[in-house]
Amino acid sequence: MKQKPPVKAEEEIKLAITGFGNHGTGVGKYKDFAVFVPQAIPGEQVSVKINQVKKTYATGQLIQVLKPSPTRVKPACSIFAKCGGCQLQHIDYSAQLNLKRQSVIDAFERIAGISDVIVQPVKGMQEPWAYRNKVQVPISVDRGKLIAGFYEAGSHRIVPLEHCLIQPEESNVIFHTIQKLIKEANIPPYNEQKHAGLLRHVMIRRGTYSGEWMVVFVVNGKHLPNEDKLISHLTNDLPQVTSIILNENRKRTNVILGADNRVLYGEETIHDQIDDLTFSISPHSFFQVNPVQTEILYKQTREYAGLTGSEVVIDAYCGAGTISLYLARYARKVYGVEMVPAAIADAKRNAMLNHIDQVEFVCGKAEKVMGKWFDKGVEPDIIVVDPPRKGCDPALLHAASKMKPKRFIYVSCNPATLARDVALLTKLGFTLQEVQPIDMFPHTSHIETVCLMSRTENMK
Ligand SMILES: C[S@@+](CC[C@H](N)C(=O)[O-])C[C@H]1O[C@@H](n2cnc3c(N)ncnc32)[C@H](O)[C@@H]1O
Repeated sequence: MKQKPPVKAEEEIKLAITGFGNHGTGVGKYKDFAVFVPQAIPGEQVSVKINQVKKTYATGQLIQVLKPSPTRVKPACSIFAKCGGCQLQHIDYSAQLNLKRQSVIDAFERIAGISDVIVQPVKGMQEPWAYRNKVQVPISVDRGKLIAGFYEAGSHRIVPLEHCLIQPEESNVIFHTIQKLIKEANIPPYNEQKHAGLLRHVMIRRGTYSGEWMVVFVVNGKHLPNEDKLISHLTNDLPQVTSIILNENRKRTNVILGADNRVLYGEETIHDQIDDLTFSISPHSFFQVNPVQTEILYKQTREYAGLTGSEVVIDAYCGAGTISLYLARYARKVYGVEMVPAAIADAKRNAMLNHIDQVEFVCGKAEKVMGKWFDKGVEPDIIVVDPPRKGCDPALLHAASKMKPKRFIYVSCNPATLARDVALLTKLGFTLQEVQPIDMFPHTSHIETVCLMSRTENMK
């Protein structure tokens, strides 16, 4: 018979924090019952007020740190305790990297039953601030007034954006100027509960190497009021903005961008550079958010691929073709697949921009296209996958195994789905060789991981 949880909501308890949970929370056991506490650190003794009690665990609010961890530091951001954007600013950066590495090791052990894998120390940043090249700011109403900022952790309440430290300073300046202009223009903010009002999000994207900036207004409608006047003020105040887009999103949804874009000013895309390659990026295309670490991530992928120039490579979930083109310079042929049409259009344009012709890009679901490539007799030496957080569809992993590549490289932003997929891949004939975590998202609980798998010898 299952025991009743030993805690109640609102109860205050003392807890020893012994683990690090998925979202960067501290975890302790209270009478053998797991309690998750944001902003508590493994090794600490804390007092906690219980918020929610579920069947198998509870969550609590940190009331007091009774015995602090030596890794505890003062968060640099004044709204860290409220804003849901960062989870780890209270932990010294090198300790963040150790905890993230351990979370990858734990995921392999707990989910895949793999305990003997080599997980390298995390490759972190020298300067772990001001790294994000993209910000998506929700707009809402608070007591009749427009409010813009970031969501509080686990809610859609907005904490006003003042000065975000993981964005470059210029991004903060651009955002505040836009906020002033949209307030002056009396643009009706979106009300999520009522699905009424106009302006839902402002997305700001930076081409780090080109210096170009894109601003996307996401609206529950077709136009902004006095559009021409707003654009004229915006481009006057912010000459670095080279692309202004209106994105129409009339759905009652959490998905930020709607399907349709209209260019209000300048170009449809901005440009950025990785290594010596130039990329054109449109609003709907995925592009890694940390340009410094992207170079490290792609270099690692290339190293694991061990390319000599004669290989055929598949890059599944290829976005704007960045990994495909990065690797194509060292391979005979690269096939890329991606389901967002705008990203594939970017990928094809990027191949031309960089004069790379040994690539073939297909728009479609990777799990379907891989099967078609197998039927057509495509024989990759190397398969690279870089799926979204939910990981790979099993159909893709089965098709990959039938193709018998020598190496399978898994780039992942979610250790849990990575471990789940690696467990299946080991059953399908691959052996996990090495794992390299890379910190693409300092001060948040997220960690990127590159894994090298090779075909298990003597398997049929
Ligand atoms: C993590 S991003 C990786 C993009 C690219 N490799 C890069 O480094 O910029 C994942 C990509 O997978 C795409 N995607 C998601 N599900 C997919 C599917 N079932 N088939 C193909 N692409 C998919 C997304 O649109 C996104 O571009």
